[in-house]
Amino acid sequence: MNITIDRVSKRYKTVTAVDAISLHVSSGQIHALLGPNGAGKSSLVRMLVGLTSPDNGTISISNEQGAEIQLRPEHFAYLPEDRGLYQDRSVNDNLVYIAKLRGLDKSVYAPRIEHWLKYFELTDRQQEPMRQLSKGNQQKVQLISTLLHDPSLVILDEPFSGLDPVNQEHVLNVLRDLKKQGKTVLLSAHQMALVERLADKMLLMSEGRALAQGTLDEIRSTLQPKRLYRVQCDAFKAQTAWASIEQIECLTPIDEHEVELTLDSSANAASIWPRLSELCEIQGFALRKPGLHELYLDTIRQSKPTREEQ
Ligand SMILES: Nc1ncnc2c1ncn2[C@@H]1O[C@H](COP(=O)(O)OP(=O)(O)OP(=O)(O)O)[C@@H](O)[C@H]1O
Repeated sequence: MNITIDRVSKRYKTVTAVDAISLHVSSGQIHALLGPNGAGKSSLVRMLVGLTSPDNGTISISNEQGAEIQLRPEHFAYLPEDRGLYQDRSVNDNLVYIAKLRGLDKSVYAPRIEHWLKYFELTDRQQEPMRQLSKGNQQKVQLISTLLHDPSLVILDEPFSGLDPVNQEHVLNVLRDLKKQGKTVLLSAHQMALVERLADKMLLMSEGRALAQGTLDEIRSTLQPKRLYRVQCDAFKAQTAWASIEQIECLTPIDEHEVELTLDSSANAASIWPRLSELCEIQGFALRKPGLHELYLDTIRQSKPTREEQ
């Protein structure tokens, strides 16, 4: 299933929660929505699953052959931000209830429930009421309930929240499996390190607007168009001499053996190496690719200066 979101906006009374967002997610892709609290991720997801409607723009869903289809409940799974299982009922009762709501036969849902409970190490807890489970375990049950009907489109609002690192890995693997099966996954998350390992594409939002989107490399070149290099040398001295090299736009010493350089677009390692060699013995020279976490923090800081910076 493919999702095409075209210049969609949503305004609540005084807030523009989503501002002209466009996005395309293809079958077999994992697409992440990133952004600080209040960026508009859940508002976008809620429109996608039909809980609210866009004020402007269109959302269309198409099948593998590209034919537009009406999104029906059996097609998709939605893990909402506000989890909704019955706290006084057991884990098993909750899952059976959801499976029946989805119209699944016992011969289908019983082995699936057994499989997922085992996968998330919850088999022994299945008779306990939900309220006795930790937040992370409740989250796992919620995730199982979301996937029971084997949907083609999986939409998850913060699937990693409340999970410890081991269970985050479990969920990461589940999502990778879904991708392998050709399913479409759209998720919102705050765990950049996980998203970096998982997502094919990302949309970074702030205050309803798109700041960057695409693959990690595309996001990098949008947010960090300058090329950063890390140079290791025997001893970093003569900073003024380094700074006088015209191709160096910015120079940040890391310690006495390492310096970070921002080079202008005409420069490259080959052209600058001889100049630096006159100043020190170069031991390493590598393009530095900032990770998603760093890119995210820099970009959000620039787009929303803190009070002290204003
Ligand atoms: N039902 C609503 N009525 C009024 N304002 C709303 C409503 N839902 C969301 N908002 C506002 O819209 C903006 C976007 O909220 P949204 O929940 O979509 O952000 P988010 O990126 O999902 O945040 P978080 O990471 O905290 O879940 C916020 O300013 C929020 O207060």
